[in-house]
Amino acid sequence: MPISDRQPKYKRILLKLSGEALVGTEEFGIDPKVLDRMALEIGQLVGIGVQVGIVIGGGNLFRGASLHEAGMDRVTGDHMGMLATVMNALAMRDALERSNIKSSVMSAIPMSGIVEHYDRRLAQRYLTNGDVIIFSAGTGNPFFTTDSAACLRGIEIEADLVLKATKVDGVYTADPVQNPDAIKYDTLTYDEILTRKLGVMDLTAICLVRDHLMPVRVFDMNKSGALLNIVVGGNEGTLICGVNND
Ligand SMILES: Nc1ncnc2c1ncn2[C@@H]1O[C@H](COP(=O)(O)OP(=O)(O)OP(=O)(O)O)[C@@H](O)[C@H]1O
Ligand SMILES: O=c1ccn([C@@H]2O[C@H](COP(=O)(O)O)[C@@H](O)[C@H]2O)c(=O)[nH]1
Repeated sequence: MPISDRQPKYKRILLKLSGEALVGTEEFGIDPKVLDRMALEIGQLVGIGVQVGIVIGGGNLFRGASLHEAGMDRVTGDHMGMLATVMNALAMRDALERSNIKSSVMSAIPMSGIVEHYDRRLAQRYLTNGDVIIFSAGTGNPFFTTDSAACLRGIEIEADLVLKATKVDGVYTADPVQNPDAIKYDTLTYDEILTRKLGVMDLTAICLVRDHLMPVRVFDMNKSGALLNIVVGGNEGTLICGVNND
């Protein structure tokens, strides 16, 4: 049976897209080809009845910590980082709409006239109607990341799974970009991530999902078909959850 005819395992998901991965083959900013491919893959999920919330990072444009290292006030840098995620969200909505996928952007920071202010109950209603919701501006607070925002929104909207789409194909014993000999895990518990100090997601995000027993799957956003495969129950990347039976 083709995957697209299979029943989804998850009814509602929160997809975290790495900002840095949006650069694709460009030198800076956003590669429209990456957005179009993501829109196509998200459309496949919507097509089989999955409700999709999205959080996009801003690492392709600005990160507060990097701006601070270059001399800027940290909070100002974080505000710039959060605004960067709104720009990415607008670009993602544009790609979704060009693919005829109904979508809205909500921002944790009020931005009247550009996007809607984040409202959980409204977001739940949109999701139930089958609209894709892009949650932008992170948590709205400095000193956080969009990984924490993704876990927070995932818990708030009562998603069945948080999916972290990134440039690596799972969680490794060490950063695989720096350590080619690192070994990939199939499953990890929240506590294993914390005690082994595995850097794929920030610790605030891991503590949040641990406290709410929200499963997280880390996978390669450049692997075509991986997203759909996960949603129908396939085994891609690394699953982070409360129990490790490996
Ligand atoms: N143990 C590890 N296993 C896997 N990846 C790791 C590990 N430690 C560090 N990393 C790095 O974590 C990165 C996660 O990247 P990602 O681009 O998703 O970051 P982000 O900060 O969440 O998003 P953004 O790009 O929007 O800032 C991977 O690219 C990988 O290089
Ligand atoms: O809740 C949040 C989320 C993000 N930020 C700032 O935005 C940038 C971009 O987010 P990434 O997760 O790194 O992609 C981040 O570096 C922070 O500076 C924030 O302040 N609060």
